Amino acid sequence: MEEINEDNTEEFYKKAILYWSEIPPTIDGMLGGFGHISQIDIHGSRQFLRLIFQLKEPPGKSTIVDCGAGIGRITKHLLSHIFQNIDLVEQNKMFLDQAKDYLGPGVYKKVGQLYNVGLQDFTPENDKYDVIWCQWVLGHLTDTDLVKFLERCRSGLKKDGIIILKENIASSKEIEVDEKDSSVTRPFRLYIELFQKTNLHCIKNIKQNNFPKGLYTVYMFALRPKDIL
Ligand SMILES: C[S@@+](CC[C@H](N)C(=O)[O-])C[C@H]1O[C@@H](n2cnc3c(N)ncnc32)[C@H](O)[C@@H]1O
Repeated sequence: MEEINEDNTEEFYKKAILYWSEIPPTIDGMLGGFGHISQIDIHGSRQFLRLIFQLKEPPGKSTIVDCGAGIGRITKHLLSHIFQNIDLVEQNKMFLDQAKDYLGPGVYKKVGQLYNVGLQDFTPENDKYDVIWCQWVLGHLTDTDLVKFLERCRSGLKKDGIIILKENIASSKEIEVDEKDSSVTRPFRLYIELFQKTNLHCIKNIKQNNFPKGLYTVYMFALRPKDIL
């Protein structure tokens, strides 16, 4: 199985910063030229969130953080319609700067903190978030950093809070390494194994439907602290 060489994480993160620094702050830029799938993606996420709000102890709708937010595509088209306050975490300053224009005043007034930092270095404030949303960014973390990040997120959740991940899944059982953007695509099983290393339970996972053929399979996962189950 190909792996990230965890002795060389500095290089892994540096290369990703360099890659994203050359990408335009547009929807197409965020989605690697597949801007046209944005609506289908948002629709699938909305349906997933509906299921989450039907849980016996659903999360609140006050405060969410959009991790690896880019210019705020998900915030604009999904999260701002549901949540009152939205924080953004994004390592590329140019994308965060663009978010203000892209979101427009109506949505931007719901934006609270802008954290210009990589997720490997991001620690949410304790008990702050109803939902922590991470999409198409976790392939940029090493396995070790992903586990640590999830553990920190756990402390950042309010009571009944939930972490939602939406990520590409490798078609085989192998990790696929993309040297160009310095990311990995993990197989489904590896995600489950990494969740097991945390104090979180995966309470739901659903495959995104209706993406065009030829793209990676995408899964949404909902994680909840073990002690509130
Ligand atoms: C494929 S884009 C997805 C953007 C957004 N989540 C969306 O779905 O529209 C990946 C984003 O993750 C950001 N990113 C890459 N590595 C990161 C890291 N280590 N920490 C935080 N953000 C990162 C990139 O700058 C880029 O904005």
